[in-house]
Amino acid sequence: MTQPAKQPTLAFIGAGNMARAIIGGLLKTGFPADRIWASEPALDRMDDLKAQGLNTTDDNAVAVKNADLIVLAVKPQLLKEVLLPLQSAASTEDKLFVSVAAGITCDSINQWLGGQQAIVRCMPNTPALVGMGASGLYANAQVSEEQKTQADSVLSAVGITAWVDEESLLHAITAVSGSGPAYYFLFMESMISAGIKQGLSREVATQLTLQTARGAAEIACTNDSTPAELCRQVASPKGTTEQAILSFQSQQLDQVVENAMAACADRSHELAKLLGE
Ligand SMILES: NC(=O)c1ccc[n+]([C@@H]2O[C@H](COP(=O)([O-])OP(=O)(O)OC[C@H]3O[C@@H](n4cnc5c(N)ncnc54)[C@H](OP(=O)(O)O)[C@@H]3O)[C@@H](O)[C@H]2O)c1
Ligand code: PRO
Repeated sequence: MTQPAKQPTLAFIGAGNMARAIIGGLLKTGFPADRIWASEPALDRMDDLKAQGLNTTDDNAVAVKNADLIVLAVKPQLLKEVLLPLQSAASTEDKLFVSVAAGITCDSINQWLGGQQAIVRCMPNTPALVGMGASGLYANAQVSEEQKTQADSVLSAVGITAWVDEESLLHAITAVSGSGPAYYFLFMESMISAGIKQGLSREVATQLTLQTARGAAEIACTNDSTPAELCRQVASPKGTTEQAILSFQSQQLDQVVENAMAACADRSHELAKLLGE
């Protein structure tokens, strides 16, 4: 996508893990800190952000009033109570709301904001912190092309973006990339523990596991071969890897992963239903 004509002023409502990952990534790209507002109830928890030049406030309405693009980064369970008092601040100008809250639909957000707001739903992930995020995005009918470009430029500053035309696909995106980093961290932990059981020190098992994950991801991203082909290149016939792969397959790794991702997407649907009224 092209760059927006004007760099927007951003507000993050909620300055927790996900907001900080995006803010950190943006600052690394040179995005001006003084064009970012961060808002949450505990002002002192944002001292570090203030020290980096961000505007901080404990009044969400102040942050919304000052911004063109507002990132809603509170827990889904809190979104309704956070948005209801923001109706008048939201309605004053053409503002774009970018919600990263899992599950909650554009219709629910519009109901709580009391209007027909331009809303982008985004499912980012925490590797945004190191510029390697992967975000799925959906825009409702009120979002202009300029606003879509603005949202894309914020998220693409911290990784790749993929837009979908159907809002319901965000459930699947949550299962793949939103929650995905956790699956890899879990697998790393398992490999470290197994390495320790085979006699390695925690330090060595950790170093080798992490560098292997980094190297494997790098090859998979830069090579034309599919992950399945790359796997075959490691697994020599009648060699060592083959035995590990056979063990995974005998325990139906594909099915294990499919079940886990289905549970993740189901929870996303459930959050939309439970919290969307
Ligand atoms: N973490 C991820 O990997 C990830 C990935 C994709 C999407 N998301 C989505 O991102 C959102 C935030 O998740 P998170 O992991 O960043 O959670 P988090 O770390 O708990 O961040 C939420 C922040 O909102 C603050 N907050 C609470 N009440 C508030 C209010 N009334 N006004 C403004 N801020 C308030 C919280 O402060 P207190 O701690 O004081 O309550 C906290 O700092 C969720 O909707 C989640 O679905 C997360
Ligand atoms: N973290 C959030 C959750 O676990 C949303 C995707 C990643 O609910």
